[in-house]
Amino acid sequence: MSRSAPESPRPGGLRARLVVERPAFRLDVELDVAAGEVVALLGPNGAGKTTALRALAGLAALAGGSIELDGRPLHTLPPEHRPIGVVFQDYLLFPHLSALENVAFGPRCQGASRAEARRVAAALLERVGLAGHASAKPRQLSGGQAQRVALARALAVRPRLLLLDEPLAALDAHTRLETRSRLRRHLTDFEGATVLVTHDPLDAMVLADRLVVIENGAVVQQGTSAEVARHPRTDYVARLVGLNLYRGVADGPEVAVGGVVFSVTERLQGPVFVAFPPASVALYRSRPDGSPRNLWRGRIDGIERYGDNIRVHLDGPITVSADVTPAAVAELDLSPGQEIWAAVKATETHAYPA
Ligand SMILES: Nc1ncnc2c1ncn2[C@@H]1O[C@H](COP(=O)(O)OP(=O)(O)OP(=O)(O)O)[C@@H](O)[C@H]1O
Repeated sequence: MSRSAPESPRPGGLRARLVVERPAFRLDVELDVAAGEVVALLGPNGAGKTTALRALAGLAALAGGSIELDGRPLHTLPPEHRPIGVVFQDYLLFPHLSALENVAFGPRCQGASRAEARRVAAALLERVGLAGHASAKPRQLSGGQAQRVALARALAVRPRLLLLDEPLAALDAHTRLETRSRLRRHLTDFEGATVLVTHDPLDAMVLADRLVVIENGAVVQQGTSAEVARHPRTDYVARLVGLNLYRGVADGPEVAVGGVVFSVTERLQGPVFVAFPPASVALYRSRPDGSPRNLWRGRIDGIERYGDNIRVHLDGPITVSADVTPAAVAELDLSPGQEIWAAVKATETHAYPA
C-alpha cells in the first residue's frame, strides 16, 4: 500500500531573511511571522529595526535574502504593489486631506471607485472610534486620534502584512496608555501578520505575541516576553527586563562569575548565565556573618531614584544594580565612592545554560 503524506497547506504569514548593507552597518536577520501573529522587533538605538521594516516595505533594497508572504515572493514586487499597510512613527498623514480622504487614499490607488473607497474609509474610521472626525484635517486631530487615522489608513488597503514603526512613540503617557490597549484590540482582530518596531519593552509585551530582539543588525534572542524575560541572553535584554546578568561557569550548585561564587538552585555544568533582580541584592556596611557564597565587596558607582526605591550601582569583581528603600540608603549612609558589601540570596538567583 502506498502512502503519500497529505499535501500540507501553504503556510500563511511572513518568512523573510533580510540582508541590507549600509556604508557602516549590515543587517542580516531572519523573521518568521504567522498569519494573525504580532511580532515585536525590539532593540537599542541603531540596532537596525527601522531598516528591517523598510526592507519589508520595499523602501530599503535587499542586498541578500528574500521575503515570502503567504507563500508568494514579496521582494520582487515594487513597494506600491506589496499587500502591506504601514504606520510610520510620525504617521505621515496627508495634511491637506481630511481623515476620511486619508483613509480612502489607499483603496482609491488600488482602483476602488470614489464611493467604494469612501465607504471602506468610513467603516474603518468607525472601527477606530473616529466616525465623528471624518472631515477633520490632521492638524485638528489629537496625537492619539492621528495615530488611529494612520492605523485605519494602513488597514484600508486590506493588507496581509501590517508594519508599525514605533506606533506609540509620539504620544504623551496618558494617551499612550489608552491608545496601546485600543491598538492591541485592533491587532487581535487583524488576520494578517504584524511586525511592530519599538524600543519600549512595555509596548512590546502588551502588543506582541513574540519578541525578536535585534542588536547590531543581528537577532540576539527571540521568544515570548515571558521566555525572554526569564532567560535574557545579552546585557541589553537583561537591562530591559530589569535583571542583573552574568556569564559564569557552573559546577553543580555553584557558579563562578569573576571572583564571586554564587550558590544557585539549579544543578548545571559548564558555561551558564546567572541572573537575579536588583531587589534581591542586600547591602551591608560591614561583612555579614555566614557563608562567603553570594557575597562580595564593591564600590558605589552611582545612586539614582528608581520608582519608589533607590537604585545603587556597584563596581567591583562584578558590576551590579541593587534596589534598596530610601530608609536603607539613609540608614547605611550610602554615598558614591563608598566601599560596601553586597549579598544575594541563592533562592533569588537563576542559572541557565549559556
Ligand atoms: N539610509 C541610510 N544610509 C546609511 N546608513 C543608514 C541608513 N539608514 C540607517 N542607517 C544606519 O543603519 C543603522 C541602523 O539604523 P536603524 O534606523 O535601522 O536602527 P533602529 O534600530 O531603527 O534605531 P532607532 O531605534 O534609533 O530608530 C544605523 O547605524 C544607521 O545609522
